[in-house]
Formats: sequence, C-alpha cells, structure tokens
Amino acid sequence: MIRAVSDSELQPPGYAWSVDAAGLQVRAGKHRAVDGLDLSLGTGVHGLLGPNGAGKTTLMRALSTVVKPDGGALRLLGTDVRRAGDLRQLRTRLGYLPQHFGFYPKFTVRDYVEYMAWLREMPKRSVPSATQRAIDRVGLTGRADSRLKSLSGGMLRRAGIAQAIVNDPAVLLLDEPTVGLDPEQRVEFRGLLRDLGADSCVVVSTHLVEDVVAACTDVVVMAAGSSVFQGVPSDLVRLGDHGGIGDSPAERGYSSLLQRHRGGA
Ligand SMILES: Nc1ncnc2c1ncn2[C@@H]1O[C@H](COP(=O)(O)OP(=O)(O)OP(=O)(O)O)[C@@H](O)[C@H]1O
Repeated sequence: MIRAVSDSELQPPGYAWSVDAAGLQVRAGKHRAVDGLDLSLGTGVHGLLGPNGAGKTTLMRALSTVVKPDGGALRLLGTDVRRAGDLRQLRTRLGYLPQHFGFYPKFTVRDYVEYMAWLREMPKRSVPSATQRAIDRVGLTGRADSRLKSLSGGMLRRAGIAQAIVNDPAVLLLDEPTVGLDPEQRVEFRGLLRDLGADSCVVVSTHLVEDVVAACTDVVVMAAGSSVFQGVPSDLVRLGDHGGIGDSPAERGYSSLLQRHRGGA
C-alpha cells in the first residue's frame, strides 16, 4: 500500500538528532532512575540494553513525554521538552509501546489501533487504511476483528506494536516488544524493525542481546541511570573476545562490558 507523503515530511528537519539528551535526569518515584545521561540518536534502529533497574523504562517514559525530566536537557525532533508549553504537536509524531500497556478488553484489534490513531490526531480519512496497514505489518490480519481479551500474550503485544506504528511515527519507542513472541514472530519482527528504521528513529529496549545484533544499527548500554556504551553491534561483539559469560559472542561482549563497568564503578 502506498502512503501519501506530506509537505512537512519533505522539508529538511532543521535539527541534527531525533533524540538529543544531555545530562538528562529523570525520576521514577523518589528515585533518580536516569541520572546524567548523554544520548544522541538519529534515523535507524537503536537497541537499548541494560541490567534490571538500569533505567531503561524510565528513559523510554521520558522519551515518550509521559514523564517530564527533572534535570538536564532533552530535545525530541528539535523540540525542547522541558521548555515547550504544549507537547501535543510533538506527540502526534511519536509512537510508544509501553512495557505494560492498558487496553479495553472488549475492543477488537481494529478498534484499539483506530482509537490510538485518533488519540494521535491523525486525519479522520486516513485512519481506516493506516489501521489496516499497521495490523498487516504485525501479522494480525486474520485477527483484526477479534476482541483483545481473546488474544494470546504474543498477539496482544503485536497489537500493541500496531498501535505504536499506526501514525508512521518519526520517533518510535518500543519497550520490550518481543516479550511473548514465538521464535518465528521474533524473526519477522526483526525484519519489520529494519524496515521501520530505514526512515525513522526507532528505540528498542530489550534484554535479548541477539535481537539487538540481528536488527539494530547501533547499541546503547545503560547502567545505573546513564549510558556506558554506544556503538555498532560488532563493537559489542568484539568486547567479548577476551572474556565475559554468555552463549554467543554478543552476550559475552555485553557481560564483559557490564563487568568492567561494575569493576570501575
Ligand atoms: N515508581 C517507582 N518508585 C520508586 N522507584 C522506582 C519506580 N519505578 C522504578 N523505580 C526504580 O528505578 C530504577 C530504574 O527502573 P526502570 O524500570 O527504569 O529500569 P529498567 O532498566 O527498565 O529495568 P527492567 O529491565 O527490570 O525493566 C529501579 O531501581 C527501580 O526500582
């Protein structure tokens, strides 16, 4: 299906990075879960790795504008989110799959995706075709009119991904999108990620190092609220040449990086 490109999309963007954070601080409750993070991300698929509690979900919540940072700077698509009064326009250009997302169980997949398209203020006439396209892209065509409460965990997550991409977001944030997907679906999802990252900034938080190596153009590793590594997947793999634990070179690279970080911390 061919999508019409708007005039604004043909303009040069006027900013260097889709996501640009400097000394970013974000609280989760009373705890400063993101603390002094520097991060610049452009077009591509960026894998976000880090141990439990590193601050990944808190960072994703800040990037999605669900929570406001309480220190440092954060620009999204050129908008300074700490200073901007009204984030409505920016939000229409974001897509977000939270780690735990709420939904109305009686909605069908189509109802849900259409509803999220409406919330993102998509033009009414484009909603049905954009919804169908998003559902097709996540492989739920045959379940489009099934109620959400009847779906398996993996299917539900795919419906969540469909709502996140329905507006062709310029920044797409996916928090643990492959949880519950079967192996075949995970491989298909990697293809979708590569496709989405060709012309937008996709940030994928995950614990699956192999997904990052297979589908991401670069990797960011967080620990204790800040970024401790940013590079291409092969850089991460190389870090495992002389140590680290894990079943694959990338896992060994990741664990060796964290061991070094803990040793130096
Ligand atoms: N509502 C909250 N109140 C207090 N502390 C919180 C809250 N939410 C998160 N935290 C703490 O903030 C830190 C970062 O949590 P966050 O969920 O962002 O990490 P994460 O990297 O996504 O972890 P995981 O991989 O386990 O999902 C953790 O120490 C967590 O206990």
